Amino acid sequence: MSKIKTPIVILNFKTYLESSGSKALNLAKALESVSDETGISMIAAVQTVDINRIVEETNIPILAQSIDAISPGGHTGSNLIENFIENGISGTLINHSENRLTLADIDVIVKSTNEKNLLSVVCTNNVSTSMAAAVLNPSFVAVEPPELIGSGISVSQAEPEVVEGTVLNVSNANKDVKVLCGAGISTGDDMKAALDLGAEGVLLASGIILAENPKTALLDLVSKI
Ligand SMILES: O=C[C@H](O)COP(=O)(O)O
Repeated sequence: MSKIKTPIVILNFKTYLESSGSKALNLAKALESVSDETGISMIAAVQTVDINRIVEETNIPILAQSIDAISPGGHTGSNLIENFIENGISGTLINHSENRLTLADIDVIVKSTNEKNLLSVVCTNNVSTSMAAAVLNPSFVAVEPPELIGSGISVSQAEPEVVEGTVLNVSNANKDVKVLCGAGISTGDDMKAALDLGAEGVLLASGIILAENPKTALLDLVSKI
């Protein structure tokens, strides 16, 4: 699945208790339900151990939260991309702020996802790193100022110049790469602001995962598209 209809919402389940194990499945079903009701693409980036069950029990695209830059063989504690594929992933996050990689490893993983027709979402922290990531030819660059992650302060409203600058410079660097933004996004106004700035979707976590009713929060998120 190298193409997907935008705008998109990618919910990163991270390692919150509220988005782990059986609760991860419930959250993925809420995403599936909102996607079915609204027609907006909803994607879940789930913990490795939850992938297989969620793939089996929902029909939304599932991403790994990270993939190791390894080939088959002796690598204890790592996860092989071929095994993720057998378990049904549609793609992966790469270089999230909470799991940074070297540039060389990002390159290896993006090449591998492109060869295998998977979605690749390379996370970046500012305009410059977004341009550098775009040259590697991922499906998406997701710009997220780390200081706003989990803050409840939306990048699209508090630092619009980061989103706008990323959209412009990524387009100049590689017109095939789409831009997402993330950090502090939770409301319909936050998502609308992101799209108005030229982003093709959002990458978010705490605003939905920790909401009293995640499905209601998801419906609000897409209410102004
Ligand atoms: O992957 C998601 C981002 O790190 C944003 O997290 P957040 O929505 O909790 O700020």
